Amino acid sequence: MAQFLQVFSRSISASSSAMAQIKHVTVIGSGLMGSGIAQVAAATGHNVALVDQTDDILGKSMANMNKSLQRVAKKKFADDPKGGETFISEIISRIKTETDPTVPAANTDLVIEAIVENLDVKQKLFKSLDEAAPQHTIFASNTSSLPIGDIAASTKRLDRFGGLHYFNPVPMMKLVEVIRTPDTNDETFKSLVDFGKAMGKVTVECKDTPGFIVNRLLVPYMLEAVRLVERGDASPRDIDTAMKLGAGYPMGPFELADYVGLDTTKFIIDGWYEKFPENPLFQPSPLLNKLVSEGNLGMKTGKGFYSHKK
Ligand SMILES: CC(=O)CC(=O)SCCNC(=O)CCNC(=O)[C@H](O)C(C)(C)COP(=O)(O)OP(=O)(O)OC[C@H]1O[C@@H](n2cnc3c(N)ncnc32)[C@H](O)[C@@H]1OP(=O)(O)O
Ligand SMILES: NC(=O)C1=CN([C@@H]2O[C@H](COP(=O)(O)OP(=O)(O)OC[C@H]3O[C@@H](n4cnc5c(N)ncnc54)[C@H](O)[C@@H]3O)[C@@H](O)[C@H]2O)C=CC1
Repeated sequence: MAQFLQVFSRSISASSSAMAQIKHVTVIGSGLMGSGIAQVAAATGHNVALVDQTDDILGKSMANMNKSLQRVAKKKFADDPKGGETFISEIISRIKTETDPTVPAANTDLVIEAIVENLDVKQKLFKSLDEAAPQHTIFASNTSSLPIGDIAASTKRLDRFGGLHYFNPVPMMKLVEVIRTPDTNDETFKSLVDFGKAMGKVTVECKDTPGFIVNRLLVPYMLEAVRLVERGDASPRDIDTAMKLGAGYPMGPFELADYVGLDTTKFIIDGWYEKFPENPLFQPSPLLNKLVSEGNLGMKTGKGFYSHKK
């Protein structure tokens, strides 16, 4: 009986605290996306632990956040530079860095994972976090293309696992896709939606399908642009100009691919091709593969389809 009561009270406290407001957030991976997510979470009043593999990477990430915040402050505090400095330092002071993800996970309401787009690596990470995090902690992945259900399968908290898919650059892009698997419970889903809104984003809901909404449309579009070039039909520059001036896109597909990262774009398409080899939209691209094999990953390395000043 005592054991039953213990389990019963644990399950009540798990579900009621899952509904509690999310205050402490652990963001794992401090690259392009993780740094943006951490920055906006801190800017909206959350306490953030930011995790990456080394202090050196974390130092660069903090410097990038600082640069991004300078851009925000320059507008928000145009006539009050001192106010702008305080604004930045208050946000930065809410972010703590860490190289061992299990340390902050032991005391956090939400984990958002934004590490490399690789299922095995993500599963390994979540398996260790599942042992370290309290019952009430919700897990979310920012994966671009992997099934949330496959990542969640490495844990015993399938009901408290969902997707929070942000867009690059996170401080500017207003959307977050909230993904529920068949196992995600209603409380978790609501907490994730509420958290997205608390970060100032507009949320949309999507089932756990390849690419969710945006990437299912955007990634095949980018790959079709690369195939136009591979066939010799048009140049990257002309395709970008055409899509910006003819379709009103803020960036053309090659500018966007360089911005997203050619490695990430390749991880996405390779994963889909492996699962759905018959889909013509998911075929690999020799040109994309060549650039990635040469280490030309876009803006992050200074060269992709275009050369970029670093
Ligand atoms: C792969 C996935 O899983 C999902 C994805 O993310 S797919 C990619 C989704 N993202 C996109 O499609 C991005 C498309 N591009 C854009 O929307 C715009 O080009 C952009 C917002 C990135 C930049 O805008 P731009 O007009 O081309 O350039 P720029 O003038 O430098 O910036 C515009 C404003 O944004 C601000 N800004 C841009 N990046 C910023 C950042 N990282 N932090 C803070 N502010 C930023 C600038 O300060 C500038 O502000 P003001 O106009 O108020 O002065
Ligand atoms: N680049 C983009 O536009 C978008 C990417 N995503 C997704 O977000 C995730 C991250 O992408 P990016 O930020 O672009 O990648 P990135 O390459 O810029 O950053 C990934 C970071 O994760 C760190 N990392 C790798 N393994 C780790 C581990 N085991 N523990 C801790 N840190 C680890 C790396 O050191 C690196 O700093 C991927 O799943 C990607 O598909 C989602 C939306 C947009």
